[in-house]
Amino acid sequence: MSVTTATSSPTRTLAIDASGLAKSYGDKVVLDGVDLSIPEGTVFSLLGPNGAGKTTTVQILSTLIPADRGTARIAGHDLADDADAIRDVIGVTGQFAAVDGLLNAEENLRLMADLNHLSRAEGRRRADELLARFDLTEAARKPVVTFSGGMRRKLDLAMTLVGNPRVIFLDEPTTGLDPRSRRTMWEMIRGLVDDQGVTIFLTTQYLEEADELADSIAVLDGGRLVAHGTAEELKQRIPGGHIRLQFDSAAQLQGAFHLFPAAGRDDEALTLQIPSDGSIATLRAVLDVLDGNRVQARSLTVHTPDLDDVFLTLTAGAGSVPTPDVPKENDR
Ligand SMILES: Nc1ncnc2c1ncn2[C@@H]1O[C@H](COP(=O)(O)OP(=O)(O)OP(=O)(O)O)[C@@H](O)[C@H]1O
Repeated sequence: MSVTTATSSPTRTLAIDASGLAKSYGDKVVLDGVDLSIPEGTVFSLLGPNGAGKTTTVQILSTLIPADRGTARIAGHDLADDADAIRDVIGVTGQFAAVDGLLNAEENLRLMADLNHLSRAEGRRRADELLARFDLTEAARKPVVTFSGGMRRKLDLAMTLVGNPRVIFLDEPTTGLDPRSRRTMWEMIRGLVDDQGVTIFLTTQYLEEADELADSIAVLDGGRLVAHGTAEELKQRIPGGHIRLQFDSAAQLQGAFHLFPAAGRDDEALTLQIPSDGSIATLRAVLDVLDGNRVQARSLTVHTPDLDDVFLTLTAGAGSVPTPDVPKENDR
């Protein structure tokens, strides 16, 4: 399966354009033909269970390890021919922290500025600017060993930004952070994309994170991409969505139940749950049936499955994608 993200358009430049990436370790096939097309200035999230090959994909695209097969261009540079140019325009942060615990935050940033060949003055200016942006100015002179997990992650991201990367790989950037620190990181990541047009390639085990941040999501399982789309599109692809009708009386509920025999009913709550893909066409069909039979409902709510449902469904089997369970014409 190839991925062209939902926000892409034919004229939009691709930050990452990969085709047929494959990687094995001995007999173990880790990636088995992965295609990616990620437009500039978007957040792309790669999801997958443990061992699916997410980190391997990041390592290949960020030039750390070679692919066995396949091609890729990052910010227009060819992965096979121009790895140095790619390293100049990317940043990688995440599971391993580049931060030196014995230095303070400011020293870490200055060191990174040196590695990026910035002048002393420019390095100092960049370090100050990043400390301020990441709310670390007060802590700038404290040794990093005294930092909380959230502060370390912020510094790690700040260090990645010293070199002004256009494409940033974030490998599980918020693993282990408390909910508040995670939200702060999300705001920072989103800010990079919205304010500076940076492209983010994000791997995460937190589906909520992909839901919150990603313009498009792909699910990797068994070395292949088994689904892609926006969070909403993925949620609509799996069963579990339903339309919930609330009634004022048992008589109304009974009347409606005759019209939707496939629905689940709750006599106590006076509700019906009709399986649905959440589309407007399905919603309209349900309302038409109610109107046509003069059955009144007090309220209607549409429930789509969350990303957890999607993830579990898509990665449970051999990558098959079930078709949604929508009411058919003859359900009417
Ligand atoms: N250097 C290596 N030698 C042998 N096997 C490896 C090596 N690197 C990765 N693997 C294997 O490749 C598979 C994919 O690993 P990878 O780290 O890419 O998965 P992942 O999706 O990032 O998993 P996680 O969510 O647990 O980080 C795993 O089975 C792993 O054991």
